[in-house]
This record gives sequence, structure tokens and C-alpha cells, in this order.
Amino acid sequence: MITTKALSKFSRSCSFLHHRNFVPMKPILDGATTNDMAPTNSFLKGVNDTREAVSWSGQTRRMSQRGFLNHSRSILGWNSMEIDNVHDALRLPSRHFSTYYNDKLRRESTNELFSSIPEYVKIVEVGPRDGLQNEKDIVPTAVKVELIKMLASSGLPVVEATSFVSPKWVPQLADAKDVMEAIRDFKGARFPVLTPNLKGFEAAIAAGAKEVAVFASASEGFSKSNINCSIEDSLVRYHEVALSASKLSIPVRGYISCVVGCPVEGMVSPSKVAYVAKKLCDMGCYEISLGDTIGVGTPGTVIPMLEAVIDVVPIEKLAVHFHDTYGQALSNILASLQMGISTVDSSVSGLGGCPYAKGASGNVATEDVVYMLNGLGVKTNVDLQKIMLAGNFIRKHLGHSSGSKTAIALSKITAHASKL
Ligand SMILES: CC(C)(COP(=O)([O-])OP(=O)([O-])OC[C@H]1O[C@@H](n2cnc3c(N)ncnc32)[C@H](O)[C@@H]1OP(=O)([O-])[O-])[C@@H](O)C(=O)NCCC(=O)NCCSC(=O)C[C@@](C)(O)CC(=O)[O-]
Repeated sequence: MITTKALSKFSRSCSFLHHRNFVPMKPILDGATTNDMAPTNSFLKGVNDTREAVSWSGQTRRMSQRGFLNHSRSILGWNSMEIDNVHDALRLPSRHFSTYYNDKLRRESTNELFSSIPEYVKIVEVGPRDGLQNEKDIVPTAVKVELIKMLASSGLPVVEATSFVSPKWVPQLADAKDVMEAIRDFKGARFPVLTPNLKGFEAAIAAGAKEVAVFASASEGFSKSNINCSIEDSLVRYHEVALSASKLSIPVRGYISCVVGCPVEGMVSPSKVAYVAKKLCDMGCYEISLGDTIGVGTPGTVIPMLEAVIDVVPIEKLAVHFHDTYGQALSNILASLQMGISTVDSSVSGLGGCPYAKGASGNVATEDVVYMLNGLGVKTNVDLQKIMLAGNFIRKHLGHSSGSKTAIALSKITAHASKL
């Protein structure tokens, strides 16, 4: 059941949200119909505009941070030197801008805002799958393999490699078997693959996959457009996959798409997400990734959704998967971390989108997530510089600019930083 308890607890602990006139949304979502949600901002329905001015104990911290950055700029001559060569930029020890400084601040801070943030966050990289499935031009297998290799060597614990789906539906990933065969001997990361049915599962195992993921939806409309069946039918298929997987001791991850909004139906009720999450958990999924497929969520919709799911699935089994269409992904991740989630999906360079979700933009960029987590003093074991190199590699191939603000910012900075 959705309660306002955690919302108000979250709100009390998040003085920064009050500071920005944030007021948590009433849990209006249960039973909401398509008519409840106009295409754009009806997600805001129910927000009380009771603005509160709460002094923020982080003011001093923010000011001193700015002081530090100005100091660094003057040492680095930041404004006068710009480059567009990521290799040069990578000489810059980014920790000077984030981890080192904020680690110290976080350790010293007693602000309760930090208390619920986990010390370690597992990042699940979905770029080679979620990213490349939506590219107009088909990426050559060798490029995919090199990207996966670069990502795995950056310290990422999980790199979702590809999908064993119908090549008629997603031609971009029709080379799944070749990709898996090429990475068979890669070490250092796990390489799960998407499987929509037993046929996909069997093909994945034959190609050497050691872990699979099934993908349901919280909305009927999206389920039909993405996998051509109802939610219930998909759960039956996934149950079959889970049974076969368990016989082979293959771990199964479960995705739920459209956890706050659907391109077909509009607003999605948290109770529907909780229902599917429980079913996936009961069939044996070791982790359930909650996907804001079209990136419409804000903490105002994400928190009630998480509340509903946490009521029925242990929090340590949950992951969040945000697309950044409205620039809300990092705030949604921060809210999720503060609620106790410690697994975050992201995509190098912000690649991504679902071919069957109109309007879906890229996933939150891995570089931006790592930068934020470094800044919070949260361990990820991921090397930001190596991720940036992987991002640069794939972007050059695709001919797009980076979807990561961190990568763009750091690529513009050059200096003899090693002298610092
Ligand atoms: C589920 C199906 C297959 C149903 O597709 P269908 O057309 O209903 O299935 P079918 O059983 O009638 O089979 C049609 C044809 O596909 C073949 N087929 C059937 N299954 C497979 C398979 N596994 N691998 C290879 N081929 C397969 C089957 O053999 C047959 O071939 P034909 O006889 O016509 O030559 C199709 O709808 C499909 O592949 N959909 C996948 C769509 C997809 O990958 N979407 C993107 C991923 S989800 C996502 O991005 C969201 C997520 C996870 O990232 C979270 C978030 O962002 O929120």
C-alpha cells in the first residue's frame, strides 16, 4: 500500500529539496487512468504548492566547494585552456573535482541526508544493449565487442552485452550470438543478456551466456508494443525461462518497464509496478530493475512507486533504471539511494532508448552517475577516465556528441594537472 509515511520521512530528511521549493507529491497514482494524465505535466497533479523556506545546513559546504573550484580554476587556468581531445583531458585527475574533496566533506558532515546513502553502489552498464538497440545504423560486431571490452576493463561489475530477441523486432542486435562468442573469455565483469522467451534463453545459453534478464512491463499497452503479449502472458513466459534457468543455475534478472509512465497509456500506477515486481521476485529473479523507460519520472512520482515496490520486494533486490528525457535521472537516482537502493543502471555516454517507446531518450550516462557517486564518497570501483575513453570510442563510431555532461565538461578541461 502506498503511504505518505516514507514521503514525509524523505521530505524531512531532504532539506535540500525544501530549499528548492520541492514539495513531495501526494500519492495520487493508484487507480489513475489515462484521463488522469495529460501528455505533459499532469504528472504534477496533486502537488501542493506549499513552499517552505528551510535553511540548509549545507550552505557553508556549497560555498566552500565553490571556493575550492575557483581555486582549482586559477591553478589550472581553466578558462584559458580548452581542448577537444579526451585523451588529453583524461590526464586530469578528476578526483580533484569530486571524490577527493567531497569524500572528506562527507566524512565530516553529520547531515542526515547522507546517512541512508549506501557506501557502495553497483553500477549495471546497459550501453551495449539498451544503447545500441536504438541506433539507426547497425553497429558492426567488432565495435560492439571492443566497447564491451573497454567497459569491462573500467571496473564495471556488470555489462549487459546484448539481447536474444527476434532479429525482425530488433535488427540492431541480430548478431547476439557472435557478440557472446567473441566475449566468451573476457574476465572482470558479468555479461547478462536479454531473453524474451525460452527460444531466446536457449540461444543465449548455447552462445555462452552465464546470466540472463527477462523484461516485463507495468503497462499493458507497452507490453503489447514491446513484446507482443499481455503482462500476464509475459509472466507465464518468464516463469518458463526462470524454471529452465534455475535448472542450470543461471541467475535471472527481471526488468519492469514503464514504472512511472507509459508512451501508450500515460501515468502508471505504483500498485501495477508492485504487482509485477512481486511476480518476478516470486519466480526467482535475483534482482528487479525498475525502468522509467521514457524518462518522465521525478522524485515526486519515483518515490511513491519505490514505496509500493519496497512493500512487497526486499529493497536489496531492487535496482533503478532511469532514462534522462527530462533531465531528471540524477535526482531520481539520488532519491532512490536515499531510500536505500544500491544498484543503478546506466549507459556509457548516455546512449539508449527503446525502439518501441516513442519519445524515449538515452539512459542516464554512466560518467554522470560515477561523477555524482564519487562526489558523494560512494564507492563504485569504476574508473571514470576509462569510462570516458569507452564513451569517446563509441561516440566517434556513431558520429554523435556525448550525452554525458561530465564527459563533455571534463573533455574541455586540460592542464598540467599532474603538477597539482
Ligand atoms: C518477444 C518477441 C520475440 C515476440 O515476437 P512475436 O512476433 O510475437 O513472436 P513469435 O513467437 O510469433 O515469433 C515470430 C518470429 O520471431 C522468432 N522469434 C521468437 N522469439 C525469438 C527469439 N527470442 N530470438 C530470435 N527469434 C525469435 C520466431 O521464431 C518467429 O520467426 P519466424 O518464424 O517468423 O521466422 C518479440 O516481440 C521481440 O523480440 N521483442 C523484443 C523487443 C525488444 O527487445 N525491445 C527492447 C528491449 S526492452 C527495453 O528496452 C526496456 C528496458 C529493459 O531497457 C527497461 C527500460 O528501459 O525501462
